[in-house]
Amino acid sequence: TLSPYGVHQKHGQISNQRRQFSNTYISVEMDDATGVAVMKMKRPPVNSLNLELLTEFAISLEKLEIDRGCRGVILTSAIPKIFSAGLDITEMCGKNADHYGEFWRALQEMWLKLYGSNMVTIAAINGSSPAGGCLLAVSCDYRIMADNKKYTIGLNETQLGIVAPFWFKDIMTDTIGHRATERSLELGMLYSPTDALKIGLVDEVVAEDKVLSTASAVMAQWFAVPDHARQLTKSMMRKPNLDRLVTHREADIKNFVSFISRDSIQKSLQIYMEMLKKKGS
Ligand SMILES: CC/C=C\C/C=C\C/C=C\CCC/C=C/C(=O)SCCNC(=O)CCNC(=O)[C@H](O)C(C)(C)COP(=O)(O)OP(=O)(O)OC[C@H]1O[C@@H](n2cnc3c(N)ncnc32)[C@H](O)[C@@H]1OP(=O)(O)O
Repeated sequence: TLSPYGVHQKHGQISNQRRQFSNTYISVEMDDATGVAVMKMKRPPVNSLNLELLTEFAISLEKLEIDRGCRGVILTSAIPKIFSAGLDITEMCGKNADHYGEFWRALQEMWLKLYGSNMVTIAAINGSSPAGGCLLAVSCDYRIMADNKKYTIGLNETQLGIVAPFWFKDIMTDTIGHRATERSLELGMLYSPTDALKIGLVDEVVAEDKVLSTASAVMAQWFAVPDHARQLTKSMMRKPNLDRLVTHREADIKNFVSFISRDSIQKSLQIYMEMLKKKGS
């Protein structure tokens, strides 16, 4: 079927209790018995967040938000070893201002839906999670990361010669505190799971094969609190950050477009992409 946004969706029933819907880059399995949806990103090779994935992400969350049977979402990746490589750099390179604006608006939209969700959101971080990948995780209510020292998480934007926007910075500050955020963002630091746990960037580190089962167990604990009380508390905690972006949304888009269109920034991103490609070959 075609959603109102023009995104193709496939629907399926796995059993009486499980429903599934799938787009190109997002699949969702909803368990009606538990009220938990597992939402997986599936954009090989590294789940980089392009315009289409961000749009599908926002639509999938919106669908779950209005589904009365859904109380919680576990966000994870269908790609082994990678949660998400963050924003798709090719969306920010060599395109025109209209494209940059559309891309940034889609990112804002996705974030407003994820960070502002009434549902319990748990990130099951089953791989590396730099920059925009870290933003996804930090926007959830709880983070569980796979214990593998090859995986990293953090806001490494400065390493690419770019700057984490104020709303990335705000939620990082709320998660790990001002001093740690300042150092972490200035240096573009990426943390191993153990170090991420030490600074409070993730809440738990568990064996790789236990990430999803731990997320389900944590979800059950959060479900024990009455929804209305938990939701009002979440909204009270998150409203200032949400309002700040909503109020400055157009200025934020303008700022992004003008920043990313600079020749010097385009050059930095090209060099970074070439470095990534060389490393892979
Ligand atoms: C005054 C100014 C004030 C305010 C500023 C205003 C506005 C703000 C401006 C900008 C803000 C932008 C915010 C940006 C956020 C981001 O998310 S940027 C993306 C950052 N991401 C990264 O740095 C991750 C890069 N990738 C990796 O480190 C690794 O790929 C990995 C650890 C994720 C996985 O490693 P491997 O498994 O070894 O895989 P490969 O490295 O071989 O990669 C496979 C393949 O994928 C391509 N690729 C990787 N990441 C990306 C990406 N993010 N986008 C696009 N493509 C990516 C990589 O090049 C390989 O391609 P091929 O070689 O196979 O073609």
